[in-house]
Amino acid sequence: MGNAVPTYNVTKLPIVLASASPRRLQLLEQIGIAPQTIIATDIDETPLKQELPRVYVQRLANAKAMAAQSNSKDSQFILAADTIAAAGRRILNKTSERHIAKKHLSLLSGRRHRVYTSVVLLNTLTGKTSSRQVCTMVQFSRLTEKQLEHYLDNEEWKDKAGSYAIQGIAASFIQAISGSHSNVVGLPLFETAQLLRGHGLIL
Ligand SMILES: Cc1cn([C@H]2C[C@H](O)[C@@H](COP(=O)(O)OP(=O)(O)OP(=O)(O)O)O2)c(=O)[nH]c1=O
Repeated sequence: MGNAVPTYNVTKLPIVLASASPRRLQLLEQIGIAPQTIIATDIDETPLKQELPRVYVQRLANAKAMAAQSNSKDSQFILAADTIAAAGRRILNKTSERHIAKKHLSLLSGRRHRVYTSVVLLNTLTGKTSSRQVCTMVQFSRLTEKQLEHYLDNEEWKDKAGSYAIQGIAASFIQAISGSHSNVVGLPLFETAQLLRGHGLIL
């Protein structure tokens, strides 16, 4: 049997991707582009007191773009993003601790929540940023204790906003989404492409 997976041409763009997330790189590849350079940033991700989810996610995406600036001498543009899950005003950030992940998933069980991603494109020559924020509504089915523990035994929840991965096993718990799917995985592809189009970087 032949290989049914099509191969795409991937174009390298003169941009820095300020993200260590393999998901973001794969998502860019899906739309046929690759960054010139990848820079992992290390910023303080502690929310401010009473900070609203959509304000927090924007602040972090901006901070990631700024943090990559000093190492990005060869590229004019820096692309950065941040993704969070929010249950009401509560921010459910990524964690590697099982007991926190369990709290997150218990909170999401049988409810709707929002996933926000902010994407920022920084022009290092002008110092100007363009950005988009996208919100997707995600409806979880009610999880039994057994389902929850079984899900946590698998490690896909680690370092994912909300402690689940829609692109993985957790898809079996997601009844519906309203809005962009790629936004939940870490980079809203339509809006990211629009940002790049706005600067003449892609068609
Ligand atoms: C909700 C959800 C999040 N995620 C991921 C997207 C993001 O990579 C991650 C949220 O953490 P982020 O801080 O946005 O990104 P990151 O730590 O992976 O990478 P970097 O800070 O270097 O840019 O959660 C999924 O992969 N699937 C999902 O269903």
